[in-house]
Amino acid sequence: MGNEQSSSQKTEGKVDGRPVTFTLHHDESSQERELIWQEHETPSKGRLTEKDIIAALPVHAQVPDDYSILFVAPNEAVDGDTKASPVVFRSLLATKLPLAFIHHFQPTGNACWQLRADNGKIPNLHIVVSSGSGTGKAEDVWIKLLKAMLEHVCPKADSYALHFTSSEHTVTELTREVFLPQANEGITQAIILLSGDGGLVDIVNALLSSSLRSKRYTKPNISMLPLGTGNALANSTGITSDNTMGLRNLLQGITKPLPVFSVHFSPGARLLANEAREEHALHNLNGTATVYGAVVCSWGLHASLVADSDTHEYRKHGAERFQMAAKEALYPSDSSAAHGYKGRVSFQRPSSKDWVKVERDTHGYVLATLVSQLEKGFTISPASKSLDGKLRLIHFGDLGGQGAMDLMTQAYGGGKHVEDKRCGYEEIAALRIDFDEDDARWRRVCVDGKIVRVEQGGWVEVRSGVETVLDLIVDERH
Ligand SMILES: Nc1ncnc2c1ncn2[C@@H]1O[C@H](COP(=O)(O)OP(=O)(O)OP(=O)(O)O)[C@@H](O)[C@H]1O
Repeated sequence: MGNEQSSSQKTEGKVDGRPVTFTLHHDESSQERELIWQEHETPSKGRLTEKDIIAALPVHAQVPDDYSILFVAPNEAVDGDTKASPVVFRSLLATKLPLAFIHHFQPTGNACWQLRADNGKIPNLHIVVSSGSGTGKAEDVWIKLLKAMLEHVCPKADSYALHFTSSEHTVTELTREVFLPQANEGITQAIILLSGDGGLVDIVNALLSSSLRSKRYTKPNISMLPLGTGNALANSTGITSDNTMGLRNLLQGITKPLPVFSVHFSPGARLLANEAREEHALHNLNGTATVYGAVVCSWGLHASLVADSDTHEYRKHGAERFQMAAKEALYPSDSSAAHGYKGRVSFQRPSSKDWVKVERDTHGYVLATLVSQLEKGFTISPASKSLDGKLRLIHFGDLGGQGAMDLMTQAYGGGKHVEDKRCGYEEIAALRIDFDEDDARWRRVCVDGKIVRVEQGGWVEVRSGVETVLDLIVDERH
């Protein structure tokens, strides 16, 4: 990584043609870099901090000293508009940058921007703008950030397909009609997804629910721009660790297989949609209702608060909605106690077929996950590493509102809840729940934000190790 021992490196160069002195500061403890330049002919100074920088790209082989620095700047037009992109795209032309800066910010050889030409073939590029995700910022982020960057990086690249969602079915239909047939024909596809976890999981389900994957099937690769509410995958893979809304990750990341789990339900289970006003049958895999997930499968407090907060009114509050719904679930406004969820929970440890029973009949929280964070700062599984494919179980009993709140607060404090004696935490291969609840409200299961209601006396089984059907683009230097 170049001359990183030097905490400060100077060069004489130019910014947009004006002579300057560059100074690169590198704080060894925080690993933050900052590029400062002092103009020679005016008193003006410039400054770029690491978190705002997308990449440094060489301009042309014939001008080896020239680099285009791509970065983001705050969007002055936000002014309380929850649909506005928080940042906008900017670039400048820099000549004779400090070498350590170039070494750090120039995408490496196997980074995905170049990977778009996989084995010499130019892949089909698709951009999916999920307008219903999060608080509705995706369209503005497309215009102010991604489109602006594409026009800068490859002005001739008009050969992408642009898709806007118009309903909750758009991504599934697009996958069935375009992504799957093309993948089956062996065509490499790069998909830039402006959505939360839901968009990605819709693609995973549509790909896996087809029995029609051919021998030539070629995994699409997906870059996520985190535009959802929780953005669990983006938070857990470092995509949100800078201010570039996933653009640095897009230019600097490499492909990694996306681990997936399957969730099988007893007959009669229904997917709830449209604020639970609609019910849909699930995909039938050899006679068993099945859903696939890449983030989380839960029952108890987590599933209830995701289900209860998935309304138009709650969604306006962004990620706050989860905490608002948690308060209502733990301290109900009718002064009743937090619910204890009745059922039998068992699990299989990795490389064992024996079912281990959780020794209690009433539960507060039962959650299996492949990721470390369910939303920014909510570290539900601190041992989980980015895309490690390990399913982990977090569970505790009916501790009452205050007990559950204590553990949740510890999860917001870096994941300390797993050290609390009241909380069970371990790697598993499978989880089974047999429900003993009469009221359907307490038989709701969450799979990556989707809610499935299980029939009375029914069960659910979660299994890790499903064949991976797509690659995620991840910058592993995070
Ligand atoms: N134009 C639209 N009209 C109706 N529904 C839409 C539209 N666009 C997207 N959706 C649906 O809205 C949901 C958004 O889910 P997504 O996960 O992307 O965002 P989120 O739920 O806010 O974030 P997260 O899952 O990260 O917490 C998906 O179910 C998607 O199908």
